[in-house]
Amino acid sequence: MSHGDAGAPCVIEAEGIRTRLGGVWVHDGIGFKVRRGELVALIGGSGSGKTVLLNELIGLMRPTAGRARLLGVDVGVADHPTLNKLRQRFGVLFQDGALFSSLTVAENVAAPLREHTRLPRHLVQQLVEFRLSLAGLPLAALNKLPAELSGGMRKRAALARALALEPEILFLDEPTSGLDPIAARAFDQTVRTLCDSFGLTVYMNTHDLDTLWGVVDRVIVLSGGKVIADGPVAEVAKVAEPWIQSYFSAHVPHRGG
Ligand SMILES: Nc1ncnc2c1ncn2[C@@H]1O[C@H](COP(=O)(O)OP(=O)(O)OP(=O)(O)O)[C@@H](O)[C@H]1O
Repeated sequence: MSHGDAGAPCVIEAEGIRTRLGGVWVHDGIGFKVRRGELVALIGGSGSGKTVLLNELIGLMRPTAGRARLLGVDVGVADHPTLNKLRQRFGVLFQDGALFSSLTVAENVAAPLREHTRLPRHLVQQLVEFRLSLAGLPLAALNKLPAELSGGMRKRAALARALALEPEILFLDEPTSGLDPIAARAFDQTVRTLCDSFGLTVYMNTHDLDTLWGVVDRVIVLSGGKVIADGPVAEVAKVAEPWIQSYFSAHVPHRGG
């Protein structure tokens, strides 16, 4: 497993992020950096603000204070054309997959290519097939509607779409939730392979301890609106903090994890 190159440039930077929602401070000064090629997981209890933070990092929400910088761009102050260009450099797999239900898998994966490139039809088709294979889906899924796929296959179709424009960063919001353990581990391995093969940077929100022990380089723990631990999983699991201890005691790592 790669553990990120200490000399690699930072591609995600959160700096002093504070977020007030519904009269409550969800984030109270969050800071961290993610280097190119790292596979990083953000963990924290339900409602700790993981999804809100992801939305802030990709420019869908604005923090009340502080800065989110993505590939060197301050997403909070960037203008529309800059954000549009930036959006072509990262892919997102939202919690529910968010595929277009009336489009086939092929049409879903092709959508970003049609929107952002002028590639001829036959090249789009080839790229769609390649992305589908990278995401671990059989080509037989190409002409199926999302509703005709299993949950695991839908996640992979959404992954293929997130990979459509060959992103530098992939954001995943709880990618293995709702998958059976075998499908979840296979999905983890697909993501790890993408990191190792293409130097893709992956930032994921997760509750899945097997993902942490199995494929992640670094874990960031969010609690009480702050980062309370940040490091390799074996080190974070030893941090003497009540939430961390109860979280990790729920799980015995599998061999080799
Ligand atoms: N648009 C919004 N307006 C007001 N409050 C919000 C909004 N979006 C999120 N919140 C609140 O912010 C807090 C953090 O929510 P968030 O969805 O980021 O948590 P999470 O860590 O991703 O949780 P989970 O693990 O359950 O997905 C919650 O208390 C939520 O109710």
